[in-house]
Amino acid sequence: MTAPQNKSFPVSWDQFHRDSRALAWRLMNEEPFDAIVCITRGGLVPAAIIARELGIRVIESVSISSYHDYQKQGELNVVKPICQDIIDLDKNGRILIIDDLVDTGKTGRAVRAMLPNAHFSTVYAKPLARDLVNSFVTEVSQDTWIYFPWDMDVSYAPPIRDGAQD
Ligand SMILES: O=P(O)(O)OC[C@H]1O[C@H](OP(=O)(O)OP(=O)(O)O)[C@H](O)[C@@H]1O
Ligand code: HPA
Ligand SMILES: [Mg+2]
Repeated sequence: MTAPQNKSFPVSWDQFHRDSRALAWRLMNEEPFDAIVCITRGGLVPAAIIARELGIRVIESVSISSYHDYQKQGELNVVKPICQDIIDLDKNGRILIIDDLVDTGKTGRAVRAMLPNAHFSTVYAKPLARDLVNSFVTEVSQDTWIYFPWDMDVSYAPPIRDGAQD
């Protein structure tokens, strides 16, 4: 059980694209990679951007879900495992694992165990799992919830004097 995530960090599509590109710049120092393994679904968007910037065309997915009820984490569910061809490639240490963020680190630790030699990158990281990743762009506090653009819609915000939340 982690602290309640009562601060918010909304991310627009523009910002997410910029941050993913910033991660690609960092990864230029770690190249070359033979393949990306993206942790779906959240890793799909940054993986597409990074694959384009680094010219990587082999993209595998591992589908893991554990947040079944908005901010509540439950049991970790490996919906789709990594194919054996890609696991075999890991011995060369040139696999890049991509996800949108690490929070408690539960998801990342499971994938790390599947690909122990891979370089693991996320766009965002929280303190509990920062040391699990080899590179990331922005750290937010553990009590912050990151709102990704694909999870959001435009809605009316009441004026502050009428009791708007920050
Ligand atoms: O570090 P953790 O506490 O494990 O949390 C991070 C994981 O949680 C989210 O995935 P989610 O389980 O919501 O599935 P999704 O990517 O399919 O939306 C996010 O995309 C990360 O993969
Ligand atoms: O802060 C978060 N935002 C979105 N999805 C998440 N999954 C775990 N933590 C988060
Ligand atoms: Mg995910």
